[in-house]
Amino acid sequence: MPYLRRASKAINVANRIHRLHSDHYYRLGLPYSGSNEHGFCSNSRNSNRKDDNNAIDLSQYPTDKIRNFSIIAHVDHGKSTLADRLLELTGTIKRGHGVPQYLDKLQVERERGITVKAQTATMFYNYNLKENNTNYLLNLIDTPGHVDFSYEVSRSLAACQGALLVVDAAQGVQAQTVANFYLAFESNLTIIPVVNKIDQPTADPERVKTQLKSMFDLDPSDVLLTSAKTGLGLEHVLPAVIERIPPPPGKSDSNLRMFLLDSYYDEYKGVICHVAIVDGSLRKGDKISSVATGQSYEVLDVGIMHPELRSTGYLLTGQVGYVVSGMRSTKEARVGDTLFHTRTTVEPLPGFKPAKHMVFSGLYPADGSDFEALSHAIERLTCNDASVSVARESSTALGLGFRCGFLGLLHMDVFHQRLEQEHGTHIISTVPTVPYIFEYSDGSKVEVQNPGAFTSDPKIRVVASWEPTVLATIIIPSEYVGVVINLCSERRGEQLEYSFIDSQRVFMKYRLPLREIVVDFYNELKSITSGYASFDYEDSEYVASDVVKLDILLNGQPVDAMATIVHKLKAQRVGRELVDKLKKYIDRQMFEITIQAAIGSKVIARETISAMRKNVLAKCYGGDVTRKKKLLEKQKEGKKRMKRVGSVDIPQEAFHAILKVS
Ligand SMILES: Nc1nc2c(ncn2[C@@H]2O[C@H](COP(=O)(O)OP(=O)(O)OP(=O)(O)O)[C@@H](O)[C@H]2O)c(=O)[nH]1
Repeated sequence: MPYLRRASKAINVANRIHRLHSDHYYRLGLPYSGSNEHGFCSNSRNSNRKDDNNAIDLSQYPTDKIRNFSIIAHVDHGKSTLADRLLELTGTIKRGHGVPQYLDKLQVERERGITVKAQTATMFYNYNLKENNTNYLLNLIDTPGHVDFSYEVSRSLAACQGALLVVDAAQGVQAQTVANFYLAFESNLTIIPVVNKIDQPTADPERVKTQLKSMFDLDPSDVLLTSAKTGLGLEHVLPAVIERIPPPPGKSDSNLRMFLLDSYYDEYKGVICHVAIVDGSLRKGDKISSVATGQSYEVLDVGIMHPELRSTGYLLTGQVGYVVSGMRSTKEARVGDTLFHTRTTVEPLPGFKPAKHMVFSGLYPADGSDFEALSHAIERLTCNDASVSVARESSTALGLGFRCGFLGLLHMDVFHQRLEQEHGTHIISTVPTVPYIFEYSDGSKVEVQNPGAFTSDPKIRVVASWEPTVLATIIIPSEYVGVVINLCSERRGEQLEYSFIDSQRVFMKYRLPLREIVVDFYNELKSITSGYASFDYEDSEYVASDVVKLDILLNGQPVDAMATIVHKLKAQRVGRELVDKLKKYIDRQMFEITIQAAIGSKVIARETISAMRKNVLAKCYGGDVTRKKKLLEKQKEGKKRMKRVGSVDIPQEAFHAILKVS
């Protein structure tokens, strides 16, 4: 039984939920006074909605009046839309504020329609519990759905006692639903299942309830049915949060222990840290120290995200908010760190598992002279995305740059986009690679994150090599089983599990080499299943593998930034593809150019580009000097973006084009 292990875990979680809440759940009537035109209830007694001019009095929220919860789900199942509705329902943002997915603040999130950063918002909510009108402080954390950002999810969960597990009523349980359920479950959170998008014509909430029961043993009667779009069923969400999720467990009379959840850089305030007060309390002017760095700071500002920064002057046990303390760089704001009052002694909090970097790639300034600007931009951006690893490196083709480790290809793409959009830098990135382990004939064993670092000493041979693998979860409609099995075996996958979730959907578990999934696997999976497949993975062990370094040579000279490491069986095909792509992107120059792919001294693919002079003025008849000048200027600008290897100019696009060769 493939789900046996999961099911027994799930039974425990269900029992825990039941034990905690059986005495409360559904005993209460609806606390709302009526429905608005959108169909969801407005709470006229929500009197604690804060007027912008009023100071917020956090002292009326001891821990039993606080609930910290996350919204987790598969991509696009409606987390951010649900978060919007809850912010509106509590008066935290205005209804019809005109900014859908309010908490997706980054330009890259808005353009791609995905969440990449977890965002916290504090809401105030008046609830009639046991005939008792009580004000509650609720901290909501909206999390990303894509597998590359599950590190964000696990960090967010550290500040929560519960999670809304949102599932699309038509699509049902998907791969990241499974992954996120286990993240929440392993963090001992109370899970509230929410079947969302019930307004869709193809919605089948009963089928989804059955899936939740069979996969996670979540009781169908615990499932909330909502439409974040129309507002249907939303009136049950916050009451369930209050009733079922326990308050934060911290001690208000203990020394301050504060968890550093996240940070970002603000031009005016410096580093802003998002924190959870685990024990004790924090006030403006307090002196605090970091367990990780030993450095001390004075608290210059402290407050909540409501949903924008709102200074309160203090934070109390169980509350989540922000702190400005004069930290200047990422090196000081270490995510997962414990902060405490200087001159007190505390037991450090357990911290986070370090992020596991799956993909490495070199980042170089498109114009070599911009190295300092790129260095500055990376430093600022890693302050907001601590999961990227950065080390200096240099390339003969590209000059000085950085080798960066990412959690996946989308993460890498998003990082590039943010560097350009938020910091105005233009970059060239090298072919992404995964970390291999090589044993050489001189007895040394090294992890190679950069094909350029592969030994070039002809006296030293590789005697063994290992590559990283992942355990992949794939959920698909049963009619696509054949094509997906073909794809996985073509990608050197090994099937570990195969079972039916219900009569129409199949769950498969594969061990796949990481190299095979980082480049374009997900796109191909989506395309062969007409978009119906969902996919998630977790890192697994290294396995012995016959891999080789594939060099690209231009006029006989290796381009270190284009080298890659591939499985021997695939070397021929990858070599051919790289050579063909480069031929397309490298312009003819005044001499012939040979492009070769080679393993050691053996050339496995070759193309030539014949000589030609490119005359940008060719079509410029007549004597319009300004137009000629403009064209020549443009050509000069284009040349800046070129990289020269030996005598060959390589346009930036050529580097981009070969990123996606698998
Ligand atoms: N019909 C319908 N559409 C919905 C509902 N909730 C959300 N959507 C739509 O579904 C799409 C995805 O919604 P998001 O809220 O961005 O989903 P998400 O889970 O936050 O997505 P990621 O952050 O990328 O993981 C958007 O086009 C929403 O308008 C709903 O209840 N009904």
